[in-house]
Amino acid sequence: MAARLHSFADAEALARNLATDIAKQLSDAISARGSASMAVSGGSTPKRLFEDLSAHDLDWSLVTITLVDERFVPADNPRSNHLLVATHLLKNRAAAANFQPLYQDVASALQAAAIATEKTADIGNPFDVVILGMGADGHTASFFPGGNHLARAIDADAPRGVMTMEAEGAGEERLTFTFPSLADARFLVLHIEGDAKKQVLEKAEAGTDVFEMPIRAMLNRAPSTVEIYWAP
Ligand SMILES: O=C1O[C@H](COP(=O)(O)O)[C@@H](O)[C@H](O)[C@H]1O
Repeated sequence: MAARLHSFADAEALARNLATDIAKQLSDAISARGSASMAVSGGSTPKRLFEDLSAHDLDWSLVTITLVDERFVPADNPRSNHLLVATHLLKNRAAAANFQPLYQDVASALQAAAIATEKTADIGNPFDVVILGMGADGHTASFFPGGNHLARAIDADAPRGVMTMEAEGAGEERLTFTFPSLADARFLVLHIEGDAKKQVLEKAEAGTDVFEMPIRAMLNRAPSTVEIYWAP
């Protein structure tokens, strides 16, 4: 329904502040409900954030972490978001967190999506924290412009869970949570860095065509406020 911009002097300050804000959300969730859930993005942007967050002092054994989206590749593939999270987040104090991957060792992405949907059904109704990224093409999660299942994935009436996505700009076939699974998070963050991404954001905010820039679905019709964390 709304978006709010939080600007920081540099990527270090952004990571430090966002990690503190996320840790507080997770701690509050544990105090209120006994456990916490978080879905995080991959890509190049979140590494520093993950490192900072992993050192925060909270009861990580009560936190379940999953991915907003994933490539249909095993966890030892350098392009795997699971590998990124294992390397930069599931360490230090956060090594005690529970991790639920989206990739499954099965024959097709379609089968993997069905299994991941089942395995994540008990977490994230809604998620306590969702951290989205955004590509230069205006994709978020694996909601890619031209994606074969884009219309279904960003439909406000789509079921909660994981579905597959193929798109020219996506490389490997993808697994992605649907829009309704992510958009009602208690703390819904869009984490972007650099002037180029700021320009992409401004272009997205200036238009309405969600198929041209799927991030617009989040910015314009997520039930939760999109908290945009940006640094040059
Ligand atoms: O493909 C992906 O890219 C986006 C953005 O990545 P970045 O490298 O520009 O930070 C990411 O949000 C998404 O999870 C990932 O699968």
